[in-house]
Amino acid sequence: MASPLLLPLAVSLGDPAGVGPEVVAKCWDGRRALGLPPFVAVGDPRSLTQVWDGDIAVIDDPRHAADAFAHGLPLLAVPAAGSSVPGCPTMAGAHCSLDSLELAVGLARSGSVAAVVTGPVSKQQLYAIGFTHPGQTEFVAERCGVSPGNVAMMLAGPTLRTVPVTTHLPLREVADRLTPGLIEARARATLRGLQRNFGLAEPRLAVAGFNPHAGEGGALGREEIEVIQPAIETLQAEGWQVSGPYPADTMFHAAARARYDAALCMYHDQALIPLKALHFEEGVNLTLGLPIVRTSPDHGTAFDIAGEDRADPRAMAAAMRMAADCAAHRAANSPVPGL
Ligand SMILES: NC(=O)C1=CN([C@@H]2O[C@H](COP(=O)(O)OP(=O)(O)OC[C@H]3O[C@@H](n4cnc5c(N)ncnc54)[C@H](O)[C@@H]3O)[C@@H](O)[C@H]2O)C=CC1
Ligand SMILES: NCC(=O)COP(=O)(O)O
Repeated sequence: MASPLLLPLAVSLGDPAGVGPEVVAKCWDGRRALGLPPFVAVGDPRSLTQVWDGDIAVIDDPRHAADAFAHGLPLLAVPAAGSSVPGCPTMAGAHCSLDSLELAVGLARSGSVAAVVTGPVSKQQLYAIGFTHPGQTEFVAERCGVSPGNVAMMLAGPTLRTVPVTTHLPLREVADRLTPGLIEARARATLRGLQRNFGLAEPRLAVAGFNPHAGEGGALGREEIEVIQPAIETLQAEGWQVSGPYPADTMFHAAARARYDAALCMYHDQALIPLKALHFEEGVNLTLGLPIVRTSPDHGTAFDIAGEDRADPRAMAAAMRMAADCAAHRAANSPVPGL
C-alpha cells in the first residue's frame, strides 16, 4: 500500500444541485494559491460542466489522479439520472450524492486515497430517499465499522474547535439523550482525536453546561449536577485534562478560547453557532474516531446561490488542507511504517 502522503484525496461533490461542484472546481482552479494537495472529485460530471468551463480529466482509477491533476480536475464519474438544475434538488441527485459518498469512503477504507473530503449533501433530500442516518458522520462511521456513539463531529476553525455531544435531533429530545456515558464517549473520541490528528500530547477539553448559567446550582436545571459533572469526574479520573461544566454563553470569547483546545457542547447549535460566527468562511467538519480521515466544509448545499458563481471555496479548501494534514500526521506517528 502506498504512503498516504503519495495518495490523492477523494472529494465527493455532494448534492449535484448544490454548491459542492462549484467550490470543488474553484479549488482546482486555485490549487496553487490555496496550497492544495492532489485530489480526485467523485460525483456527477454534469454538475461540474453546468457551473464551470474548466478541464475535467475523467479517470477510472484514483492511481491516475496525481498525474491528471496537473492538466485537469480528475473525476471519478457517478452520473445522476434525469435532469439536473443548480438550485433545484431532485431525488436522483440525492441518490447520486449518496453513491458518491459511498464510493469515496470505500476508496479511503481500501487505502486507495489518503483521506475523504465530503461535499455538502442535503439531509432533507437524503431522508426523502430513505437515508436513515442523522448525517454523513454516522453513515461514514457505520461504513467503517465504528459505533456512532464513539465518533465525534468536530467543527474546527483557526481559533476554535467545538464538538456537539448530540448532533442532528430535535431540540426537545436533547435533554433525554444526554447521559454520562455518551458525554464520556464523545469526550474520549475528541481527546484521542486531538492527539492523533493534531499532535496535541495533553489536550485540554472544556465542557459546556446545558442550562442557562450552567444550571445556577440546580435552580435552572439539574443536568449539570446529575449528568455532566459525573462524566467530567470520570474523565478526570482517567487522567484527561477536562474541566467544566461552564456556562456556554461565556465560553467562546477570545480569553476563554485560549484556555482549551476543544469545547464539548451539549447540542448542535451550541457548538456550531460560535464556530460559524467566528469562522464560517474557513470552518471544517472533521469526524474523529474513524480509521480513515474524513473532513467536510462547515457549510451546506446553499441551494439559494447554486449556479450563480457566488460560492466561496475557502471552507472546502480548508477541509482539503486539514484532511491532508491529518493524514500526514497519522502517517508520521503510525507504529506501522506506511500506514
Ligand atoms: N457538509 C455538509 O454536508 C452539510 C450539509 N448541510 C445541509 O445543507 C442544507 C442547507 O443547509 P443551510 O442550513 O441552509 O446552510 P447552508 O450552509 O447551505 O446555507 C446557509 C447560508 O450560507 C450561504 N452559503 C453557504 N455556503 C456558502 C459558500 N460556500 N459561499 C457563499 N455562501 C454560502 C448560503 O447561500 C445561505 O445563505 C441542509 O439540508 C443541511 O442538512 C449543512 C451543513 C453541512
Ligand atoms: N451541521 C453539520 C452538518 O450538517 C454536517 O453533518 P454531517 O452530514 O457531516 O454529519
